Amino acid sequence: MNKITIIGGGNLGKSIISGLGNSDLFEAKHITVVDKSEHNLTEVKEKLGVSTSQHIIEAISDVKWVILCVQPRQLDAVLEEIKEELIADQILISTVTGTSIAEINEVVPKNKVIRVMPNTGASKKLSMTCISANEDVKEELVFVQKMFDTIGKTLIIEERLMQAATVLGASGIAFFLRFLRAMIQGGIQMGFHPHEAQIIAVQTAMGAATLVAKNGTHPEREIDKVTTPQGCTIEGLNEMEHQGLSSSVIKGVMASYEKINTIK
Ligand SMILES: NC(=O)C1=CN([C@@H]2O[C@H](COP(=O)(O)OP(=O)(O)OC[C@H]3O[C@@H](n4cnc5c(N)ncnc54)[C@H](OP(=O)(O)O)[C@@H]3O)[C@@H](O)[C@H]2O)C=CC1
Ligand SMILES: O=C(O)[C@@H]1CCC=N1
Repeated sequence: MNKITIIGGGNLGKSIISGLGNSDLFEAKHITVVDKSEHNLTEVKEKLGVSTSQHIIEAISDVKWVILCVQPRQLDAVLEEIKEELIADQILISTVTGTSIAEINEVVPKNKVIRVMPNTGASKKLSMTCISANEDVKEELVFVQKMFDTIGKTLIIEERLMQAATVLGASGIAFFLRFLRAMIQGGIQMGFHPHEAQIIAVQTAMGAATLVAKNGTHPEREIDKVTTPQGCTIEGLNEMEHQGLSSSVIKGVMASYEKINTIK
């Protein structure tokens, strides 16, 4: 029987569960969420009908898959708690930022570990999930990819790129949303009510991303289709570049990447 336990029902855990709970890979009753917070557990139980527990050992006792979804500083305590209880054919799936497969295997050497880096788009089945595993984890990798395919798009990557994947794909949600907020603020300054500016900016962002996704074109090709010579678009774009838009985004991405290498 395919059962899964998620340790940590916080921001990301909830997003994954709400996606997985609606997939046909697991029945809701075979998904268990463990969290310290009663409030988080009540929320996932009521909204998604999954099982919940505050006891890690009890919750992992007869499951094949265990997703680790706690903050990096909380991981050591969780691994220490479960290490004697895990049996060898249980598979650990870690979403934890900055901790390598080898570091997890130092504590739990018998278990196969797969690293995944989803994002909060998972709750709307729009996650981008990068996945990596060691060479000897083939069959399980296929299933885990299938699992995350149910909540968005997946890409198998080398583990050395996991930190970059975290910045681009997971933190990326926040980066795009900050740009979206700025567009909304511009819309309000031009005269729209905030909710109107939000409708326009959100739909436009979805249109822009979908053009690139469906046409397979480079963003600049789609930009060329919008920029009328001597028109208002190129005027706005050039001013944004004079103010350092591309440069500040790339610098922000690199600052995030430098920080991630210090997280533990
Ligand atoms: N949020 C995101 O968009 C993304 C996050 N990640 C990574 O995923 C992981 C989870 O992030 P996120 O969901 O944001 O973090 P949260 O803090 O929102 O969630 C973690 C949850 O785990 C609970 N928890 C911690 N220790 C235990 C324990 N021993 N037993 C039971 N429950 C426990 C926490 O409870 P309490 O608060 O009481 O400690 C909290 O509710 C992190 O490693 C993060 O770096 C990766 C990609 C995207
Ligand atoms: O901010 C963080 O450190 C985590 C990793 C990616 C999203 N949240």
